[in-house]
Amino acid sequence: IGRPPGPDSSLEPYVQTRIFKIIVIGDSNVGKTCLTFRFCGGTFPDKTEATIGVDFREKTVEIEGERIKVQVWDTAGQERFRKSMVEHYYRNVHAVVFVYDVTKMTSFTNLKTWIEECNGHAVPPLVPRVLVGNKCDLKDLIQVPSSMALKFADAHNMLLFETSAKDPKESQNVDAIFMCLACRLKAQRSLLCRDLEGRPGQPRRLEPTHDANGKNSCPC
Ligand SMILES: Nc1nc2c(ncn2[C@@H]2O[C@H](COP(=O)(O)OP(=O)(O)OP(=O)(O)O)[C@@H](O)[C@H]2O)c(=O)[nH]1
Ligand SMILES: [Mg+2]
Repeated sequence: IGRPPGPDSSLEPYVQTRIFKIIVIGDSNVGKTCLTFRFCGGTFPDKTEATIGVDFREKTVEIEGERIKVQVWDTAGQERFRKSMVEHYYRNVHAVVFVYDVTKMTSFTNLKTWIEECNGHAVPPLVPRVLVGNKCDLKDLIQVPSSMALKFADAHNMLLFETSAKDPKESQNVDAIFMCLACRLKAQRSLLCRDLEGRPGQPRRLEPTHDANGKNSCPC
C-alpha cells in the first residue's frame, strides 16, 4: 500500500500539502525580515521597518516529488513588539532559526537569551534548530569570528550558516537554510509515518514508506 510510483492525479484530493512552521528569532535589526524576504520573495527589500508582532511569509517547495508549504514566521526582535506574541511563536513550531548579525557582537552574545526563551516554551528536542550569521557582505566590519560561531553552534547542536540577505550571490545559501530544515522535517516525519503504518488499524493516508530514505538526498 502507499502511493503508486509516478504522479497520479486521481490521488490529489487525498494528498494534502503539508505545512512546516519555521520561526525566525533573534535581536532586532539582525536581518530576520530581509532573510525571510529573500527566501520567500527572492529579493532584498529596499527598506524595512521593525517588525511588529509577526509577519507571515510562505513558499511552497518540492522535495522528492512532494509539495511542502514552508510557513515562515518573521518575528519581532524588539521586546515591546513581541511580548504579547511569544506564546504564539512557539506553539506547534516545527523548526527554529536563530539569527545574529556578524557585525554586531551583542547580537551574538544575546543568543543565549533567545535559546533560553525557546527552551522555556517546552519546544521538543526533536525540533531542529539552526544558527544563522547574517550580513556577511560587510566584510570589513565583521566582529564575530566564524570559529567562535562554529563552537557555539556545535555546543548547541545546531548547524551554522554564515550568509547575507543582501548579497544576491548568497541567495542560494539563504534558500539552503530553509530547504535543509524542510528536508530534515520531511525525513523525520516519514519515519514517524512508517511507524504508524506498521500498526494494524491505523489510517494510512499520510505518506509512503520509501521517503524514509529521504535523508540521503538532503542538501545538508
Ligand atoms: N549589509 C546588509 N544589511 C542587511 C542585511 N540584512 C539586513 N540588512 C539591513 O539591516 C537592517 C535591519 O533588517 P531587518 O530585516 O529589518 O531586521 P529584523 O531582524 O527584521 O529587525 P526587527 O524586525 O526589529 O526584529 C535593514 O536596514 C536592512 O537593510 C545584510 O545581509 N547585509
Ligand atoms: Mg523584522
